[in-house]
Amino acid sequence: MKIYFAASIRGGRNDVEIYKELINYLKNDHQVLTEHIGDYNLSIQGQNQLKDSFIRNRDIDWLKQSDIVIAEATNPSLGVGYELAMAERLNKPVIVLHRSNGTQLSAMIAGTEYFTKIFEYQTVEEAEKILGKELKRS
Ligand SMILES: O=c1[nH]c(=O)n([C@H]2C[C@H](O)[C@@H](COP(=O)(O)O)O2)cc1CO
Repeated sequence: MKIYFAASIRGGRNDVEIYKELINYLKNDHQVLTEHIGDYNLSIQGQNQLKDSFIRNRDIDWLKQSDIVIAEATNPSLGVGYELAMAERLNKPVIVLHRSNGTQLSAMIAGTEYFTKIFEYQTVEEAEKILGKELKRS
């Protein structure tokens, strides 16, 4: 499957290690279109060698091509929120992962009926198990 993995960039890179592990896990059986999100060298400035309009249009094209959108939404990010709304508009299947470690998921995501697959997790292993199970189903 083609997966659009969404996670924070300019919203903060504290969880980059988790993004990288999840992307590597997904890559075992699937194609991840947005591998750069797990790149340690990608800073909070994002891909600032590219124009913002290029990034936005490229990502929307990838989102359209994808079979499913998987968002790690613990670290709040405007971009991820936008991508999730776009996934809803395009009727894409969506999985939202959120670590239950203090932050609270935005009501605009948790309170949207379209997002039926929101999972709280604590460890990366737990998140991988959730993804493994869910991706077998879709
Ligand atoms: O450089 C970038 N490259 C890129 O692909 N994005 C996309 C993918 C991410 O899922 C999302 C992150 O948004 P934000 O930067 O607002 O945290 O936006 C965002 C940026 C920078 O905003």
